[in-house]
Amino acid sequence: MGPATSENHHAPPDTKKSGYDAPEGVEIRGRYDGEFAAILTKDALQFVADLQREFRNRIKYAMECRKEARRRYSEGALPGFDPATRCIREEEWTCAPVPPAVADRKVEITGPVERKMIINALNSGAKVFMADFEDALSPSWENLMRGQVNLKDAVDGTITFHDKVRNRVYKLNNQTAKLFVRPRGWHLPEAHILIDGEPATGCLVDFGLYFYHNYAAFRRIQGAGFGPFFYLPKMENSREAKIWNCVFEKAEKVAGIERGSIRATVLIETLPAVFQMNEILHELRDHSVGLNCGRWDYIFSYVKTFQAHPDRLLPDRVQVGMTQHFTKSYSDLLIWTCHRRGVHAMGGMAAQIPIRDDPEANKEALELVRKDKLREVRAGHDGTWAAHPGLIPACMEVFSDNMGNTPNQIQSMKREDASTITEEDLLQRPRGSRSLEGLRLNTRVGIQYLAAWLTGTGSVPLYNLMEDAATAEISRVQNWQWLKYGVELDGDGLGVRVSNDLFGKVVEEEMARIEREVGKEKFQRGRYKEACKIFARQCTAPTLDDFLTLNAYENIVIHHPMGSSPRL
Ligand SMILES: CC(=O)SCCNC(=O)CCNC(=O)[C@H](O)C(C)(C)COP(=O)(O)OP(=O)(O)OC[C@H]1O[C@@H](n2cnc3c(N)ncnc32)[C@H](O)[C@@H]1OP(=O)(O)O
Ligand SMILES: O=CC(=O)O
Ligand SMILES: [Mg+2]
Repeated sequence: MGPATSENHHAPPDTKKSGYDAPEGVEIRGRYDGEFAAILTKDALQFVADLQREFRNRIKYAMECRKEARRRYSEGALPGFDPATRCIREEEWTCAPVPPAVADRKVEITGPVERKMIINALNSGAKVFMADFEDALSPSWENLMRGQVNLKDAVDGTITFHDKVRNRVYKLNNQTAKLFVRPRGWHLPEAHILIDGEPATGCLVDFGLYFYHNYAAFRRIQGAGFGPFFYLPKMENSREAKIWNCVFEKAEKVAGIERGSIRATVLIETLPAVFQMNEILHELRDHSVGLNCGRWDYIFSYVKTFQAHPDRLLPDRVQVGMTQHFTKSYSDLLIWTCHRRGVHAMGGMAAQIPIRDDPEANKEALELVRKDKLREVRAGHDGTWAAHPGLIPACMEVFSDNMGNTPNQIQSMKREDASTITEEDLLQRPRGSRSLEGLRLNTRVGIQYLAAWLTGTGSVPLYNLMEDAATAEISRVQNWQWLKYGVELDGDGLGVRVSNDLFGKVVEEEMARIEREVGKEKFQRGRYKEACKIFARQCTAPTLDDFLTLNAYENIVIHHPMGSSPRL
C-alpha cells in the first residue's frame, strides 16, 4: 500500500483536516488519535519545527557530503584518516566525565519501542535498555507515535500492559534499567509531518518529541541530574556528530538545563566513521558517553563503501564475524580511542537468541553468545548488547566474572597496543568462501524480514537468529554485489556463477520454501509477494540503493486525509 501521489506538497497547514493543533507551517498527515495528540501538542511540534528549521540545511549538506564521499570511493579512493584533523587524533584531551548513573553498562538490552517489550526490557536485569526507533523498528506512523506514548509512560514510571489472551498484567519493577533512546538515522524522512511543506527529518521528530516530553522527569527519576541519554546511529563523519552536538545544545538551552546534561553514545557502524572516532568524540566531548561497535551495519557499510570494488567481495554472511582481521581491528581501535578519551567502549550484538524447542541447539547458541562476550570483555569493552532477556544472565556473568567489581574498564584496559592499527588493518578484505546456500539464505531472510517490516515489525526471529534492518541489509547488499560481479560460488563445490537467471530461480524456489515454512494461510495474509518484488528489485538494481528502509519507506506511508502525499 503506497501513498496516493499529488503535486500539492506546498499546501498550507490545515489543522481542521488533521485534527491536530499544529503551529504555523507544520502539517500532520498521520492518523488522528487522542493519545498521539497528547504527544503532538502545539508546543512540542513547535520545538521540533524549530530544530528542523535551524538544522535542515546542514543536514542536507551532510547528506550531500555522504554522496560525494561515496562517489570518490566508487572512483577508486579508499576511506582513511583525515590529514586535516591529525591534531585531534594526536593531542591529549578527554570527554566530560561519565555521569554516575551510567558508569556501569555491563549489559544493555535493546528492542523496539513496543509497549510490552519496553516493560520487559526495563525489568530484564540489564543495566541499560536501548529503546530503538532505528534498526529494530518499522517506522510506520502507528509504531512511531505509539512508541512516543510508551516511552513517556515508561519515563514517568506509570507504564502498564494487559495481555488479555494470557490475562497477564505487566508493570515496572522497583529497579529498572537506565533508558537510552536511539532515534532514526539522519537519512530517514518523516513523511507524516510536513514542516514548511517538506517532510521532517525523522530523527529530529524522534529526538524532539521524546526530549520535549521527558527531559524533566528523566533527569529526576532516571539520570540523577543528567540526561536524557541517547544512542546515535549510522553516522559517517564528525560533521554529522557536530550537528547532533548543536541539536543537544539548543535543546538544553530551550529547556533551561545545564550544558552537557544530554549524553549520547555514537554507534560506529559505518566504515568511513571508523577513521573519525576521535573527531566524533571531540565534537561531542561534552555530551558523550562513548562509542559502540555496531557490527551489523558496519559489515553492511563495508559492502556499500566498496560497491565499485570487485576485489573486495564478501564471503557468505555467516562467515563475516568479529574475528575477521578488519572487524577485530575496528573493535580494538574503538576500545583504545574511547578509553584514551575517558568514555565507554561498548561491544555489540551477537545474533543468536534462545531456541525454546531444542535444548541442544539452545545450549550451542548460548555458548556462541558467551564466546562472543568473552572476546569482548577480554579485549577491553565496558559492556555489551543483548537482543533477548534470556541472554542477560549469561552476558552479565561473563562481564562480571572478567571485570571484578569495577563498573567499567575505562581506566584498567587502555589498550595502547591498538595505537599501531593502520588503515590497511581496518580495510583488510574479509576471508572466506561464497556458496549457493549463502545466496539462498540471504534471499529467504531478506524477503521474510521485509515482509515483517512492511506489516509493522522491525525485528524478527528467523532461523534462530535475530534479524533487523542492519542484518537484513547485509543479505540485500551481498546479493547485489554477487549479482553485479557475477561471482563464482565455490564454497559448496558447485562452482556456479551468480547471474540474473540463477537469482530468479533462487527467488522462486525460496518463495516456495517460505510458503511451506510459514504455511499457506500466513503466506497469503502476509506481504511476502510485495516484499519479494521489492527485495528482488533492490538486489538487481543497476546502482545500489543507499538503504533498504529508505527505498521501501513509501510502502508504509499512510496519509490522512488520503490523497495528499508530499514528494519524498
Ligand atoms: C543490529 C542491531 O541494531 S541490534 C539492535 C536492534 N535489534 C533489536 O533490538 C532486537 C531485539 N530483540 C527482539 O526484537 C526479539 O528478541 C526477537 C525478535 C529477536 C525475538 O523475538 P521472539 O522470538 O518473539 O521472542 P520470544 O518469543 O522468545 O520472547 C519471549 C519473551 O521475551 C520478551 N522479549 C524478547 N526480546 C525482548 C527484548 N529485546 N526486549 C524486551 N523483551 C523481549 C518477549 O516480549 C516475550 O515476553 P513475554 O514472555 O512476556 O510475552
Ligand atoms: O546497530 C547495531 C548494528 O550492529 O548495526
Ligand atoms: Mg545498526
